[in-house]
Amino acid sequence: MAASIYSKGTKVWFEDKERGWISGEVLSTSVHPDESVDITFINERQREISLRTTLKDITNNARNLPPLCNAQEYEQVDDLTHLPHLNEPSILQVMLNRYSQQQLYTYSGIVLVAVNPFADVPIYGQDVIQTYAGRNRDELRPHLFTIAEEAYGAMQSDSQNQTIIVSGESGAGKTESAKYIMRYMASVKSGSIHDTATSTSVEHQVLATNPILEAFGNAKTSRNDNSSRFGKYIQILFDDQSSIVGARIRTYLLERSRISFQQRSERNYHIFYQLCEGVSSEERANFGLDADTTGYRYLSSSSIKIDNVDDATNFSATRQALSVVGIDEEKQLAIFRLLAGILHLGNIEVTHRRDAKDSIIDDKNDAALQKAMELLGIDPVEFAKCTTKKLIDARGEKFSSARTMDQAIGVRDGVAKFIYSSIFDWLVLRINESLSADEAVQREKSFIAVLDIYGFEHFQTNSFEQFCINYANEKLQQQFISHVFKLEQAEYAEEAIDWTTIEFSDNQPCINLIEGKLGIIALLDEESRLATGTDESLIDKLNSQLKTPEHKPVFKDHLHGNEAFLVAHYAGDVSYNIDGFLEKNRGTVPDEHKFLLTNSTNSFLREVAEVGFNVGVDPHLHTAPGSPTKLVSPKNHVAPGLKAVSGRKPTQASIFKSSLLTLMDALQKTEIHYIRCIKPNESKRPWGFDSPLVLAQLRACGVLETIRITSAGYPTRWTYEDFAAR
Ligand SMILES: Nc1ncnc2c1ncn2[C@@H]1O[C@H](COP(=O)(O)OP(=O)(O)OP(=O)(O)O)[C@@H](O)[C@H]1O
Repeated sequence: MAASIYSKGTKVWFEDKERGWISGEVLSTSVHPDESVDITFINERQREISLRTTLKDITNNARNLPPLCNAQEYEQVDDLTHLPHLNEPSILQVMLNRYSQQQLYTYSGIVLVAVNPFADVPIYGQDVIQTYAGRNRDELRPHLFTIAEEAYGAMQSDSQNQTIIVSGESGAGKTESAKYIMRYMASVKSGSIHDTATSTSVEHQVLATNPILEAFGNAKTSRNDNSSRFGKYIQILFDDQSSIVGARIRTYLLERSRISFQQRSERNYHIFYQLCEGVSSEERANFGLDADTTGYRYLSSSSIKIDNVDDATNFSATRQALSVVGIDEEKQLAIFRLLAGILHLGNIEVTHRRDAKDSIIDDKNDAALQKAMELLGIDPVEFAKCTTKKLIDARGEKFSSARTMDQAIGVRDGVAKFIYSSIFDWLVLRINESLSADEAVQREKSFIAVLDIYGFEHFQTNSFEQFCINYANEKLQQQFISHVFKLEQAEYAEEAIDWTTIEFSDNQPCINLIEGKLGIIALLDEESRLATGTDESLIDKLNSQLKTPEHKPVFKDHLHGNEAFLVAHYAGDVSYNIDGFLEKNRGTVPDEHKFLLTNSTNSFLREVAEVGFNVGVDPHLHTAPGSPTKLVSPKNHVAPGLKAVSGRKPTQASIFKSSLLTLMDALQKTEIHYIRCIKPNESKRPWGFDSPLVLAQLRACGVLETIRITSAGYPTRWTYEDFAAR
């Protein structure tokens, strides 16, 4: 009986370096009296392969046997879990077949897998939205709108809050998908959305958040011309008639390092280029701005233009969107003034004395210093002094010591990063004030949220940002797997099947390593708070305290000496270069600069700086999504998860950890839908499908793990009808 599984003519799969998998077929099978079995195959490349196995291994579907192909009728199934033989190559084949028929979407049980076409596809218009409205999953082809409709329907029928988690690697299509879902929500009820720039309908305001966040939070990277450099959780608020009444936004970890440095072929945040290209001549003169961005140190990367993107036109769109969410022209000018100030700040020349390492800034003749400080409302002499000299308070006695040139440059850039990220936080706060004002909150009955969060990242060099991103992915993966597992358990329980033997990879050890009491974040924070702390002392600390039997499977340093540490994540091992960890984690400015910013004559800078200094301290900047957001006095409040130690500045990692814990908590209270975006090729080629790349992403985003769990219970899933027919 078992041998018949591999009888002559049976189609199978073989691993292939180039294409991931190729097909093959059984040529002959002979069963021996000792229950050993010899099977000969021929693969697609006409190579014969012989294999000796046993009847027992065949019965147990052992790993050394080539996976079985599915019959032809399954080659384009809508749902991968309907495949009789649930294995990697069959899944990949279905994805490829569907994609080549321009079918971007496929279910994998509860997950919608979305493959980026890198081409315009006419499947998101108003007509398509109306086709999907009110219909359920079985009636139409898989689509983003099926998931949006499921969430909308569930919110209406169960009165429960919903979350759609959109994940995937950079350039996979998360932000585009999130935008289509938001458009769906905005127009499914009204039948249309008003596209006029002046419309102030709530739906229009909600959609206007996209161009704003993209202008200030997106940049061209080597992987994506419009890459979101932050994570976001947007709740669309509905009243008891299921009409939109507002929105609430949470953002996570804006990448700050980009302000002062970009890799070749990458850019700074879009808004800087929009500003330089798009301002009026009067504003240009006021801000001392040059249209030629190559003159700014912070913008002088090699790639200034993005194909098919007009920065000046986008600047008008950004301004309009700001007006739509209630940020008036005066405030807009105040924002642009600070942005121009940042650009001039970057051009301040820091040199050093010929005979010593002490840094110098020419506080009389440096034109960039004068202009930057004029725009920021700070005394240039004071700024130069505080930047080149450090004030030391030793037991009440104050004296100053010179900073080296590199240290002074670090402080200058730190101030620029701080101001920029504070503007970003201020914008989010103001958008929330306007879109989740008291009236909206009073009418709010439930919400549908979209979580557009960075996928797992593993580059040649990985730093603090990748560490935080991968930590977030560990948490989301854990949530996802336990969700899938619970659903499976429920199904088995219903059919009275024993599920206790099903195993799944539990990533709790990795999470403990990162966020545990004496884990990486705790040690990183401890070192960041020491005046003497350096990246070197941090890695020594990690190595001496984390090399314990408990962490051994997930914390590995051996190959990387004192430059990096290695974490075994669920999606693969990642080595993190320690360089810059402490500076990025501290993420604030020296006390002297804090004083200058909070005493600036530019009242808007003071307002923005207050927001920046209170992130992670003011609970209203990090409350649970679901509670109203207000700009209130910070005083003595500490966000959940942050230690209430007076005088301690919350670090970037602890702010991130706290906001992540709050997010996980909020997710738990909602019904969750999953969309996994896949980037099918690295070169953004329309309709290009690189199988090994897709396979790696299906693995990293948990789709294959889910299928493994699913098939551990029922290795094949035939309906009675199909089984009887066969
Ligand atoms: N559904 C789609 N139809 C057509 N093109 C798409 C679609 N989704 C994504 N794209 C293309 O892929 C590009 C990258 O998509 P997107 O910015 O949404 O990726 P992302 O996953 O959000 O990346 P990042 O993490 O870097 O922000 C888009 O600018 C667009 O050109």
